[in-house]
Amino acid sequence: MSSNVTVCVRFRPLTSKEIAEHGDEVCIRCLDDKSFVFKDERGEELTFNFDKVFYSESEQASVYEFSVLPIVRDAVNAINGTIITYGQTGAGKTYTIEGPNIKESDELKKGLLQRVVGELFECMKSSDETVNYSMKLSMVEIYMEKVRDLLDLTKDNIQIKENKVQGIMLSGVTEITIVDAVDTIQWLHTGIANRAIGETYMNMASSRSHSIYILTIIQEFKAHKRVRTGKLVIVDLAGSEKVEKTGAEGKVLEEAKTINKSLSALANVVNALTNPQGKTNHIPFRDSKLTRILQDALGGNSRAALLCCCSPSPCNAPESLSTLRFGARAKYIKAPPRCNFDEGFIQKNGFISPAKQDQCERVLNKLREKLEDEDVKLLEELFILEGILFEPDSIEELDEAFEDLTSRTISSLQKAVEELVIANDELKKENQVLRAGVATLEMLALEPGAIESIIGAISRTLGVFRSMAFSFIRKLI
Ligand SMILES: Nc1ncnc2c1ncn2[C@@H]1O[C@H](COP(=O)(O)OP(=O)(O)OP(=O)(O)O)[C@@H](O)[C@H]1O
Repeated sequence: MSSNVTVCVRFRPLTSKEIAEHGDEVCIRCLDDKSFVFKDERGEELTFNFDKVFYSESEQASVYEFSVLPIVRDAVNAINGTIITYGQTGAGKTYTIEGPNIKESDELKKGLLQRVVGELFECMKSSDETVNYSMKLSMVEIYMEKVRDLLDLTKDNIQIKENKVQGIMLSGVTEITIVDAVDTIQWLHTGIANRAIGETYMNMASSRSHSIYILTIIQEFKAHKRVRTGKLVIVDLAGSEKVEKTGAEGKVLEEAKTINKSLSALANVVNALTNPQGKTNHIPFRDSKLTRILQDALGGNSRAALLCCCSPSPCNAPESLSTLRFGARAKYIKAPPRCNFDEGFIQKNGFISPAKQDQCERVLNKLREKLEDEDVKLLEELFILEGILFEPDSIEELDEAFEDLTSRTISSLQKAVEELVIANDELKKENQVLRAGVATLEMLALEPGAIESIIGAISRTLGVFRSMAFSFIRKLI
């Protein structure tokens, strides 16, 4: 099975500071567009291979077309996609995602985000008339292990939830319905302006938080009222440099330590996923907010591209080497992406809307108020028996498992209802055909045996209907 993570490396041009220190010396020697030789601090040469290497002169458009465009096209077909930029502070992560600024429209300079938004609206415009598309935008940042809503700063501690239908979700996050590219860029601009910015010795404007942009593409098929969604998650990680090198103190030191903790959690997840014993291994997604949010992307419910951003200068060789090693490891993550709701489809009204989520939340809150310790224990046992929860050690974990069970039940009931609706439609059609047959026979002289064959067809149809009804009732029970 090939990897579901496309790993690319991008070397930015040398900065004037780097040129002042080392002239135009670089620590890489290009072999081709997939491999290069890297010279480490001690002068040792190491060869690296990736899906694609973008050298200093590479254009924003080429990075986008190779690593992001296929994922965007899949997202329009309800296959989730994730794009992550990784690298030390100042390595070009934000430049790659946003360009010099999010409002940049110059074809050469504009970032991945502007291109993604343009492509999504183009796809929607050119889609056929059988589908209604709509799109939503959310933006959050993870700062000091808290998820903050960048489109509503009053929501400064968004909880991460998981349900079997929609996967990892940010509970109560602001979702703006976006109508065109200009509107979307304006919202992105608002969100970006809200990012927590810290100052460090390494870079006077370095971002100390992980930024996450979420675009949800909703497809509604007019004929059957089917709904499919594709989620595109774009992650601009905070700098991955070592704390000592930043010269940070006080609050900035604390920020740097938290960033390092979440990035090591990410490295641990990648290591666990690429461990040869893979299957039996515990994957520590819950060790940080970052890994929890990326659980779908790395755990298989998504196509993903990892862009490892590096400086080509020898003065940043240790940090670049660490980034390259991370990328080299991620290349071995193997898990096929899935299409959302492609098999059993979900009626529009059955789709779990925010209103329904709220309803679920209210029911859960009531349960929490009313449950006695004994009931909690019983529920725990039930969840263990169901194989949902193994060692429940917190009420949150229990809540999550309960929600999980609720959503599984809802989706199996939805599936049963869908099957019944299909059966009903088919029976209606058959009924029409039979009625037409009877009418024709009444008009013509009746052939011997015709009535018997009509009765036979009716009783066969009734038999099919009865067995479908039984299977539906069994599912309800
Ligand atoms: N491919 C590139 N072409 C031209 N300039 C670039 C390129 N990549 C980065 N730069 C410039 O290098 C500087 C640092 O880049 P950027 O801010 O994107 O780094 P970063 O990795 O996002 O850092 P941080 O982690 O601090 O956010 C910026 O001035 C940016 O304009």
